[in-house]
Amino acid sequence: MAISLKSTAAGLFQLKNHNTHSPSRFPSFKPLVSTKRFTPMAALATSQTLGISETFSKLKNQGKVAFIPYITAGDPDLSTTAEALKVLDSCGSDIIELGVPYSDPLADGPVIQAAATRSLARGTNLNAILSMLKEVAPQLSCPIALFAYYNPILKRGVEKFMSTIRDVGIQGLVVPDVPLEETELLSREALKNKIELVMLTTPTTPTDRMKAIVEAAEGFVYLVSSVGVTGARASVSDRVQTLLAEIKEVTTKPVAVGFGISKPEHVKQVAGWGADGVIVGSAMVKVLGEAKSPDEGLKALETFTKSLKSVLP
Ligand SMILES: O=P(O)(O)OC[C@@H](O)[C@@H](O)c1c[nH]c2ccccc12
Repeated sequence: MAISLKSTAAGLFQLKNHNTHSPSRFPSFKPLVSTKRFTPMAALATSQTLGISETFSKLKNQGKVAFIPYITAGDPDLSTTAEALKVLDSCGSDIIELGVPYSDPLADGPVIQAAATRSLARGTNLNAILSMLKEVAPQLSCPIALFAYYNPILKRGVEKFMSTIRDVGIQGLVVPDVPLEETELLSREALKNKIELVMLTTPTTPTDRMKAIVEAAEGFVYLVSSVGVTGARASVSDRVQTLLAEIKEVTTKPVAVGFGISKPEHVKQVAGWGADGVIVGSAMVKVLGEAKSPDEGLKALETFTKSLKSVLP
């Protein structure tokens, strides 16, 4: 699908070269039989899981900042993703962003692209991800925001997509490449199914457009910290502090910052600037996906998550 980049809600994602994948096999999800050590403290029913905005309200009342990790589904395989969700949950993640791998990920940097490539090469598809979630989401205490590009959603049909993700226990949705002008249908169907549709704004989004994005956002406003694609950066631009203040002038909705955050120092800094949530993607994906084995990846993910979470109030 050709996307007018100028008109995306974020408005700045750059096209890159990418490989297209045609998975030759579509295995269905098989739960891991081995590790039971990451079972969350309480296996809560989905009905008890708070929504995304409710989660932010609860944290705000406690003077806390949300920790929001992102991982790519199916990397290195879906059984490991299931375990990773449990690890992230039991280490105190407040919301988990789960990415649906896509062959044309225009906003993703090399680390997440490579994860999507590995995942697709193994034959991960949306149905397998959803059946994994149907089993795992009820065992988590934190809500899940699904992260999907628009094309696979359109392919399935927006209505059907929303009701299906709701049925498996997903609370939120992030679609990075949908133009604000085209979110009406998505928003309507999301609302019908009690899915909170997160919107993105970036450092180059004009103020009027930022206001419209903030107005339309549900769950939280995703402030993209820097221009370009996802991926760890040496430091977080201090413009984020000004951008946060600008957004907070026009809304009381929670604002979470993502892009380039990979170290405890970054997390602490962004929280100190007044963000309601901090999103870490590529660094998580790297720790999990580039380990020698799934088990080592899960262990490393646990240690890394704890180190990031520990610096937050
Ligand atoms: O990877 P980073 O730099 O930590 O950024 C978060 C990010 O990965 C996640 O939210 C994300 C994954 N793919 C995206 C595409 C667009 C915007 C955001 C994202």
